Parts: sequence; structure tokens; C-alpha cells
Amino acid sequence: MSKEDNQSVPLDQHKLNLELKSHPVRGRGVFTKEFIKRNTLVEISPILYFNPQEYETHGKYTVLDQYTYCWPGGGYALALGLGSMFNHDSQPNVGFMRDVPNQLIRYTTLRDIEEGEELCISYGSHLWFEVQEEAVVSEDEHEPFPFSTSP
Ligand SMILES: C[S@@+](CC[C@H](N)C(=O)[O-])C[C@H]1O[C@@H](n2cnc3c(N)ncnc32)[C@H](O)[C@@H]1O
Repeated sequence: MSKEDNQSVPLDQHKLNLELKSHPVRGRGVFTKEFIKRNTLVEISPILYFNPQEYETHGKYTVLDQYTYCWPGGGYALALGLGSMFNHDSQPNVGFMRDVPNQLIRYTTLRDIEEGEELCISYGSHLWFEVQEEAVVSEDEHEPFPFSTSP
């Protein structure tokens, strides 16, 4: 991995002091540089909706399949912004709610989160990758089953 891969990207547009960090197995993830209280809204992601037919024909054969959330009505949704960057943890510290009329997903902390922790959601139990539960990223370097199931 090159040195550049491990650089933090400041997210200045957010009120919270968050950053993206990269992990060799988990890929990019969202970390906090400050303590965050339980029940804090950390992100609102507008979604890009794919209807069932276009998802079946195209979307599921692309990288989108690792990112899209099941959406009511049978389609799939790509969360724009940080919503696509939250990694999975079976004991998540962030929950999410689909706001179908407004085509948004809201992400809220489920417990107090300490400075330096990764913000994770649960993807549910049908996972398509080998799970690494703990993201240890050195300085050097509620709803079930949100994502699509296509192999
Ligand atoms: C929605 S993306 C999350 C952002 C992703 N890490 C990235 O860099 O684009 C989902 C992908 O992240 C990886 N991932 C998420 N949580 C993981 C975990 N606990 N262990 C291993 N890989 C994980 C898997 O490759 C999965 O397909």
C-alpha cells in the first residue's frame, strides 16, 4: 500500500469532525476525531434510486452491488455522500432510517462514540465478504440487511 492510500481526507463540509481512513481489508471507513453523544444525527444521504428492472439488468453486475441498499418497492438505492462509506459491524454504533418520500437515509448514533472510533452500521446477516470486525488504522498508514444480495 502506498503512503498516499493512508492519508486522511478531512470532511470539512460536516459539522462533526469526521474523517475517512483506509484499512487494508475493510477499505475506506468513517472515523470521528471527536466524542459524539448518543442520538446524534451524523449524516443525511440523498439516494439515487434504481428500479428493479434496471438493477436486475445492469446494476447488480457492477460495483454498485456492494453499495446499494434495498429500497421499498423492490428497487435499490445508492446512498450519496458518507452513507456509502460506513463499514459493517455486527454491533453497530450508528443506525439508519430510510426516508422514502424524501429519498434520503438518515444516520444517527446508537451510543456515545469516543474520539478515534470508526462509525459503523450493520449490513445484517447476509454478508458477501469476509468480515473483519475491528478496524485498527494506524497513523501510518435498523434495519436488517440493507444491501443487495446478488452474488
Ligand atoms: C458500502 S461499502 C463500504 C465502504 C468501503 N469500505 C469502501 O472503501 O468503498 C461495503 C464494502 O466495504 C467492505 N467492508 C465493509 N465492512 C467490512 C468489514 N467489517 N470487514 C471487511 N470488509 C468490510 C466490503 O468490501 C464491502 O463490500
